[in-house]
Amino acid sequence: MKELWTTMASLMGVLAFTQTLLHTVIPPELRFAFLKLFQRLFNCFSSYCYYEITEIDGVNTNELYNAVQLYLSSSASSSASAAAASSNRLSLTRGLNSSVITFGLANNDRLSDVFNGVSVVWEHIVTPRQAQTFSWRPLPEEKRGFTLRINKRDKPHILEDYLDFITEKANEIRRKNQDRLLYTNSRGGSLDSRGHPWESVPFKHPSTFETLAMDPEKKAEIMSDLRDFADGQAFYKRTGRAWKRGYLLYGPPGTGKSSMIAAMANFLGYDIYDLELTEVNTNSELRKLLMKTSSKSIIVIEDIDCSINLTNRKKSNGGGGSADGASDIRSGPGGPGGPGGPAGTDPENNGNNNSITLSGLLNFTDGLWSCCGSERIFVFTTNHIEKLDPALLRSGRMDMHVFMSYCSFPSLKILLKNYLGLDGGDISTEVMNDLAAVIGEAEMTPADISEVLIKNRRDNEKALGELLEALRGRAEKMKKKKRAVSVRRRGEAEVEEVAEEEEKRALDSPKEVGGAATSGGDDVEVNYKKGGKDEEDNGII
Ligand SMILES: Nc1ncnc2c1ncn2[C@@H]1O[C@H](COP(=O)(O)OP(=O)(O)OP(=O)(O)O)[C@@H](O)[C@H]1O
Ligand SMILES: [Mg+2]
Repeated sequence: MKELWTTMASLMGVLAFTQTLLHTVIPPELRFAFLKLFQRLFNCFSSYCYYEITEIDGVNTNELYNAVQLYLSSSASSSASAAAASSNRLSLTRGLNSSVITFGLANNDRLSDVFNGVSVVWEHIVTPRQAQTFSWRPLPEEKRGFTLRINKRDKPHILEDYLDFITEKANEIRRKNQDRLLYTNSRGGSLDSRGHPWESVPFKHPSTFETLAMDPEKKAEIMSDLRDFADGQAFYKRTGRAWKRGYLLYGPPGTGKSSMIAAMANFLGYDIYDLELTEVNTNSELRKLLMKTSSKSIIVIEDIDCSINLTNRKKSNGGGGSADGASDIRSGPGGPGGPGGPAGTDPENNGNNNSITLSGLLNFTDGLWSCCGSERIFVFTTNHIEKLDPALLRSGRMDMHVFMSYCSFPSLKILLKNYLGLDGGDISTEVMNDLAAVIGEAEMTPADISEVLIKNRRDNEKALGELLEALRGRAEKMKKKKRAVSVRRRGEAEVEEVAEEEEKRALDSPKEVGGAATSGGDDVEVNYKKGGKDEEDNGII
């Protein structure tokens, strides 16, 4: 080994001497040929092979260079302290739309890496660019490149896999470093100068699964479902399913549905497309919007019951009316004309496909178009799940139904930790028991509880006292309400029972019925009138 090094050193010495000599006496062409020959000779002796990855390949930017730079930046940052200790320099950069600082190899610095048990060495080489050659675009003054050194015997086993791995890793880092984006279609169907129907802003919602107050088991289930989804490319391919998943979040206002969406985006590192259905005029516009969404994104439709005519597909296409009319409150150009008017019967649309229908939405989430792009999650939220068409709820469309409920005791503990910094152990058992006793009955939302805690966050004792008071007050109110409801229901049930009994008696004794026929007829008339009056009243109302 020592001998080999001595030979190498003397060869290098000869090279330096020859270079000086060549520079002075030999013409450049000959010099170049000689150097080439020498390099080949050197390569024969060396047990390594070297790969150069230059920043600019001809006039195009070399994507592989950027990928290697990003990949090495993660290795450099993970060993940043070690690098500092050995007085290595690291360059720091922050990209556009990013709040993350990345580390990079400084000029002419080296870094070793191990892939599949094989060691390789990277060197970042920066040299001044010689005489500016003609180019359609200005080139940087420095020539940058990475040199990868691999042992010759390892090359066939790892080179391709290693470069693929680097590219994949770089994409992942890029996505992580980039701030999430929140897209909206609030401009309606109009496109921007680059033909995009979506507008975006950086998404900085701080909600995470850690801060989300919900039962830990339910939370863990959702998190693992999301993780499985994100890692499930091979699974979805194998099973022939489009790589998408649907979540329906339902529950009273202020229970954390929107916060959950933000937590999902932050957890997976996905962008959010907040689809405002009231701004979309036609099914084809909806399809175009979908086509312009990117992979690794969450497509959200909030308050779905308020956004679209929720009548059955056949009805909406065939011109039947909405069951109650109340769910069809979509407005705007091309929308259903009057309140309660389904798309198919809208005078403006007149049966042609000039407005969004439930079937349009179903196609959006589930049809062939839903899989242009991949790795997408659809999230619908509603306060009234009972208003939704069953077609929207079936498995495959909405794979997971998540009920966001009133604050439970485990959720309360999370809020106490978030807002007051208090763990279970920091609060007296007595107070904890008191809280546990009333939280269920109080039916307070996490939003209501957060308000009480925020208001008193400087004084934990006061916050707990006020919270207990609020919970007790609410629990008492709920008890009274429930009592009143049950009394009313009992009354209604009794009235129904009496009516049923009377009807039965009337059927059992036809004679009596015959005798009472006139009065029964009167009754019918009265009832009919009453009905008529009610209808009039409803009309006035
Ligand atoms: N489960 C929760 N965990 C933590 N904070 C919550 C939770 N639910 C509500 N909050 C707090 O209440 C506020 C309102 O919650 P959010 O907007 O997520 O409710 P929502 O269920 O989407 O309500 P809506 O049905 O009215 O849209 C949030 O900003 C958050 O601070
Ligand atoms: Mg919401």
